[in-house]
Amino acid sequence: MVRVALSQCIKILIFFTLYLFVSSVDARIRRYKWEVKYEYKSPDCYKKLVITVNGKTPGPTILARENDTIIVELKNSLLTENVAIHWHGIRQIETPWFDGTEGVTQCPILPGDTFIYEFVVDRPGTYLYHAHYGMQREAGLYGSIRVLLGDGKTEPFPYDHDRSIILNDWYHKTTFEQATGLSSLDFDWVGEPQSILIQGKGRFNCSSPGIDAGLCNATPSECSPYVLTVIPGKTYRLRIASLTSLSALSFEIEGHNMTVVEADGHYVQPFVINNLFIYSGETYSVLINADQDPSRNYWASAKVVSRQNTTPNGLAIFNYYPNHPRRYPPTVPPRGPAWNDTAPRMSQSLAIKARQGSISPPPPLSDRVFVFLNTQNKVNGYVRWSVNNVSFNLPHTPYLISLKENLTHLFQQSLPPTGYDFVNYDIYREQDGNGTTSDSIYRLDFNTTVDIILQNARQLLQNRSETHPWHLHGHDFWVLGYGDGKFDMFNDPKKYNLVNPILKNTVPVHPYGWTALRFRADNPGVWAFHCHIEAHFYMGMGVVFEEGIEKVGRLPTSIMGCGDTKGWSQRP
Ligand SMILES: O=C1O[C@H]([C@@H](O)CO)C(O)=C1O
Repeated sequence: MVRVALSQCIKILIFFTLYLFVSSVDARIRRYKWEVKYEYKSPDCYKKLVITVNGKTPGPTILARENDTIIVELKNSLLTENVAIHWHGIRQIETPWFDGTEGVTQCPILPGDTFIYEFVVDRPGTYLYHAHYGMQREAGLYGSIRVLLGDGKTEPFPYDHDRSIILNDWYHKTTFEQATGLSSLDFDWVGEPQSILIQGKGRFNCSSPGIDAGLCNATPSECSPYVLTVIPGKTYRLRIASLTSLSALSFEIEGHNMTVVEADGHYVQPFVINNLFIYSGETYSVLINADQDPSRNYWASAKVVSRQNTTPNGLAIFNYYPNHPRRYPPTVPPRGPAWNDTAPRMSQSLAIKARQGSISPPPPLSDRVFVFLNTQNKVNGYVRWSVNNVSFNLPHTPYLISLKENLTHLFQQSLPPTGYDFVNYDIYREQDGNGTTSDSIYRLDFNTTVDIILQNARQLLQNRSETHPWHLHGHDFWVLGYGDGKFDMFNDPKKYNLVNPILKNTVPVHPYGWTALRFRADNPGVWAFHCHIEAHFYMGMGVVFEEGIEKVGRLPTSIMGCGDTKGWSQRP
């Protein structure tokens, strides 16, 4: 009897060991050695200093399988500038200190220093990385993360080939000129971008008046359009991401429909579109059949929408093999939708639903509701962006460290407002615009469910309201609904989609509209939630959540060394 039980136990033990062995073989460690530095490049034909990773912008793509561990050894060779890199869409479960958000989860990486990021990519999907220090992202420090399904698993939609592109907007002024303008009493707005880049390539019109010809003489190979080569008859999964500093974009491929299948790492109930509206920080996968006349090439085009602009569309070549990849399509590039037509953008947002059976639906009720009024304000004469009239400032000591080490005097302890006077507030009225600044944060009870209603309004300096893409670190949220006008606390929650809402990490709030989200505060750490427009976050458009700080493991000393933690990076 005892012998039978013993042999049963041994069998279970052997099975379990084998299982552990197989699953650890499946998950791999992927090591990268990166050097970040300034170099002169001409992504849109105009020469400027850009930040490269191993000589490239966009930087190298991280290719991994779910549950792989990514180790990036990052050398800051920027000479006179700090850096930090955020792994956008990766939740950093059990590694909140490697989220890469300077001031929130780590001290900046000083010039000459090497910092090692190490985290697990626990889910398949399309993600990004980019600088999260000052307004540095827009200098070119960004790239793709593509996480494939584990071995032996198959996607719920067939395709022959997998490709990634990142869309970006491009300015010729430096980050420093822009930041100085935004922080001056004599406010100098960054304006509209000079070019749109598709996978790091664009074309600025060098014969525009006032352009220094010496800065605009790149070789044709340096400023030729990006080429996406396809084989006639094949189906392509195209992963499209946006890391624009400002612009909302509409992307299309002349003559080809696209079927949307993934958003921010989650399967979408497939739907067919002619053009994809995409906001900074979002990622999508679309399926494209190369089923058009194969004797020619086609234009891929990215157009700025939501803001009045004169930025030319970004163009790439959708090249049917074996046509010459540099042969321009014989047609005029598609013009794209009108910049100020908000209805199709709202309807595309509403069309994005979770694929059947792909995610668990949200809990039917939340424990807490925050209403976040988005306004442009003046604080002591300076133009800022605010949430409930409070404009966010980063502290000198990152929150994760001050909270974990009980140094709570290092930031304002009063809680930020959880709402505004939504009964009387008129979102269309001219704003009086006085606000305050604070570095206070929201403390969430661990494992509770939180609703956020983002409410847009008219901005201060112009008679309009613009789109803001909001990005949450450390989580995905269910997108419960979008609406026009002022959120109705009584009636709008009754219309929430609790059946198949998509999970995302970035979502737009449309002009004069609202967006409702729900998430579970179940990831111990300190997480930023902010507008992904580079200038807007810089001007204070963000908040920070803390949850389960007592459950956060021992912090690596490598994230320390700034503010009140000077010298701590040498701690044993
Ligand atoms: O922050 C901003 O400032 C300008 C404008 O409001 C003032 O020039 C603009 O369009 C922004 O998004």
